[in-house]
Formats: sequence, C-alpha cells, structure tokens
Amino acid sequence: MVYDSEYLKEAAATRVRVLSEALPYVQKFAGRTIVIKYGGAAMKDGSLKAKVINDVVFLACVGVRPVVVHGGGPEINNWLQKLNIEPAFKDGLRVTDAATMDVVEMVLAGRVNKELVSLISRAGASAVGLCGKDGNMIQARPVGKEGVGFVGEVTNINTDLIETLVNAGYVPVISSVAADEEGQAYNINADTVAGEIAAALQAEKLILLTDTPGIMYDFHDSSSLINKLDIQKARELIDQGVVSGGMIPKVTCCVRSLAQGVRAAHVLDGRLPHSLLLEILTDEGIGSMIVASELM
Ligand SMILES: Nc1ncnc2c1ncn2[C@@H]1O[C@H](COP(=O)(O)OP(=O)(O)O)[C@@H](O)[C@H]1O
Ligand SMILES: CC(=O)N[C@@H](CCC(=O)OP(=O)(O)O)C(=O)O
Repeated sequence: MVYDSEYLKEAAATRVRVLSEALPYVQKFAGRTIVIKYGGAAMKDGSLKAKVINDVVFLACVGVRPVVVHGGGPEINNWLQKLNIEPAFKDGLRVTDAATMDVVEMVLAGRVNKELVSLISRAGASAVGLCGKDGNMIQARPVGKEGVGFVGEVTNINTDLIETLVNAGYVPVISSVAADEEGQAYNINADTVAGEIAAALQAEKLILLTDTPGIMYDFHDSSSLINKLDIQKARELIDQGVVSGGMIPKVTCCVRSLAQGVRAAHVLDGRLPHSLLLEILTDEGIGSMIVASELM
C-alpha cells in the first residue's frame, strides 16, 4: 500500500543506496584508527554535539577504532570570565598564567572531558576520559614563545594506554592538558595534540572538526572550498597567507601528521549534521582532504 507512492519508493531507494554505499567503507576502515579532534565553535551547539557523539558511537559499533581528542576554548573563556579573568591570546595561543592554567585544566580535563565521556556512554559505547598526564601519555615542554606562560608543546607521546583502552573496546577521550617531568601542567593547542596522537598511533585518518566547510581560497566564500590537496599545496597556502588565524595550527598539524605516516588528514565542518559519517562512509566525502603528494 505504502509503496504505491512513487515518492516513497524513491525515498526508500535513496536510503538503501546510502546504506549499501557505506559497506565498502565499513569494510575498509574496520580495525583502523581514526583520530577525531572536536572543539571550538563546533562544540557549542547541544543538538550538533549529540550528532557528533552518535557518529563516534556508530563508528565504534561497526569496528572502527575512534580516538577523540577535544578542545573547548569557548568553554574555557566562559569560566575565566565567571572568575573575572579576561581571556587573552597571543599568536592564536591562550596566554596561560598559573591561575589560567588551573582553570584550563579544570575545564578541559574536568567538565568538558567528562561531559563527552558521559554523552558517548549514554549513546551506547564505553568511553574513558583522559588527559596527557594519565599513563604518562603526553610529555610536554614550554612552547618557547615569549609571553604566553604555561603553553606547551608535545615532546613525546606514549601510546600504551590509548592502545590498551582501544583494544579493550573503549573510546579514549583525550584533553590537551599535559605535564613536564617535574609535573608542571601545560596548556597545548588541541589540534596540535590530535595531530601528534594521530602520528604516534599511525592512524588511518586525522579528522579536525571545525566551524568552516573546510580549507578555502577565500574563507568568506564557501564555493572556494578546496576538496583535495597535497602537503606541498598546504604549505604553499600557509606561506601565501591563504590559510590564516586558527586554520594555521590545523593545516600545520595535518601536514606534520601526514609526514609521519598518517594516511589522510581532513578538515570538516562540525556544524554540518553527521559530517563524520558523510566523510568516512560515503563516496563523495566532504570538506578538505590533505594527503601525501604521492597519493594525489
Ligand atoms: N583558508 C581558510 N579556510 C577556512 N578557514 C580559514 C582559512 N583561513 C583562516 N580561516 C579561519 O580559521 C577558522 C577556524 O579556526 P578556529 O576558529 O581556531 O577553529 P576551532 O575553534 O574549531 O579550533 C575559521 O573559522 C576561519 O575564520
Ligand atoms: C594553548 C592554547 O591556546 N590552548 C587551547 C586549548 C583548547 C583548544 O585548543 O580548544 P579549541 O580546539 O576549542 O580551540 C586554549 O586554551 O584555548
């Protein structure tokens, strides 16, 4: 009776097409590690957050090994302001004095991390929340820039804990707070941490979810989206100033991770519902993909 309608027939056919299109990708990526960086503006909207979480759980349920690295810059700003501390940035890095470091750690390793863990658990997968200090996972040192305080850079990633958790069926959810050998905490850009973790895990993909359609020639014009580029082109775009501001650490960490063996790095629009599934499990993909030059 229902199938008398041509419209419903077509709708059913589309759904079947999309579902069957996913099969080769599920087969390709099952057992492979995909590092997903989630943060910034893409994390502000509650209903979008639920969709990102659902996608992560979907991937885990079909046998992909997702590792989530998160930021939470806007949430840190909110809490600093509640405490009458004015957020300050230098060259895109948060100026992190001792009081700010305390807030960064409480917000990222506490609130934001545990909220994501709880959402993933409620959506049906088991997640474990960590920061770089857990299991000595991320070793850090000062980033070496004047006037930014306790901003760190990664000196080493120990993947033992991440691999143990993933092998046991957990989704690791990692915040970008780490410590040096003396236990001093450092605030590290979350894109940078995601790139280093993807490289250390030799991940199949690094996916950065953000608040633009991808890398664009003119970031006010979404029709100028660059679908696919190689490492050399990515470096040129930074040198030419086409990639600027917050996109610089993203493209830089993509390039660094690819140079260390990650197979593909993506910049996707986290505001687009289910962008993760669209990228990973459909023929067209979305956003911008950066690959090593020999794979272009
Ligand atoms: N070439 C470019 N293509 C796309 N976005 C760009 C480009 N150059 C600069 N940007 C800027 O980078 C921003 C993304 O960086 P950022 O705001 O730090 O993201 P997030 O908060 O998700 O980490 C975009 O919103 C855009 O304003
Ligand atoms: C050094 C530095 O700037 N650290 C970032 C860490 C969080 C982050 O990167 O969050 P988003 O991904 O949401 O921007 C910060 O304090 O905001």
